[in-house]
Amino acid sequence: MAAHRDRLTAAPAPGQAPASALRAEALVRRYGGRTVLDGLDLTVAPGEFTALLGRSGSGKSTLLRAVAGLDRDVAGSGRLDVTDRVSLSFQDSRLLPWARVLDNVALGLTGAGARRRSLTALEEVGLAGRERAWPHELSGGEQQRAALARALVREPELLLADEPFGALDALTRIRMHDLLRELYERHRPAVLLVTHDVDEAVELADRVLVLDRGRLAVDLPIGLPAPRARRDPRFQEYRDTLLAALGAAPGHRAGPVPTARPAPAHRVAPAPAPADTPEETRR
Ligand SMILES: Nc1ncnc2c1ncn2[C@@H]1O[C@H](COP(=O)(O)OP(=O)(O)OP(=O)(O)O)[C@@H](O)[C@H]1O
Repeated sequence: MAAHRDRLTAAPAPGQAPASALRAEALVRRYGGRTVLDGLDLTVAPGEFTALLGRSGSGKSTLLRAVAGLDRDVAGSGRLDVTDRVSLSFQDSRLLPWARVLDNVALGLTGAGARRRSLTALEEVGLAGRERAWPHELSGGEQQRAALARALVREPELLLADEPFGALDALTRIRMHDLLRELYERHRPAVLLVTHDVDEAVELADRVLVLDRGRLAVDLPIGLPAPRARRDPRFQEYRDTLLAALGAAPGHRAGPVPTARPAPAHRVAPAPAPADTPEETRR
């Protein structure tokens, strides 16, 4: 049975903001005999910046695809309420190779102001003057900037990002972190960012989740003011807590997770044997 899927914008009374940008209840996704999402519950408030960590294969992209409406086979008696205005961003920028940068950003937009808004979005991401370039003429970082412009010009209430900086070099990545946070502060969409990078999650998000065995195992609010310095001992504490929850810090057994949130999502998975440690979380 497909999960009941609803649109939050239909729910609140006129003039009232929705209570959440995303609300998932008891989501189940099975591939063959394997259960990837196992009765997962998740709520993301409007304007909340949330990062989602989890071992490789834990179901992060599966969850994102379900939220984006790209997977109709999420099953169970679950419920999935998502705001109408959702934008997506991926590791590969997915710009159309045969369309110039401006046309990529404006694709599907209608109305008299579409071109002007797209130009403004390109300016915002630092690509003023590159609107007539072809995607292949942009660097990887520039392509991600264009993808961000394309996402933001739609004024999303929920931005879903699946490892958007995963393919970038370290310096470009740092710049993109700054840009994303700056754009977030300006536009305030809710964000669900899937990443393998614990530092990226702690640096950018106000709340970090860890997906484990089909459910949220950790729900950790990050109580640090921006900008966040990675050498700040409190930053390192958050990082260590999350690494322990991911089982990536041998000898670093997870203690109580510093969180103010109520159950159900506060279980911390036991650390596995080092041989089981996912490569991408060992930094
Ligand atoms: N279309 C599919 N058919 C069968 N199995 C699938 C399909 N898509 C995903 N899976 C399986 O579901 C599990 C979760 O995959 P998913 O891509 O959501 O993980 P992930 O946490 O995003 O992984 P990674 O961090 O490596 O990107 C994996 O075991 C994967 O093999």
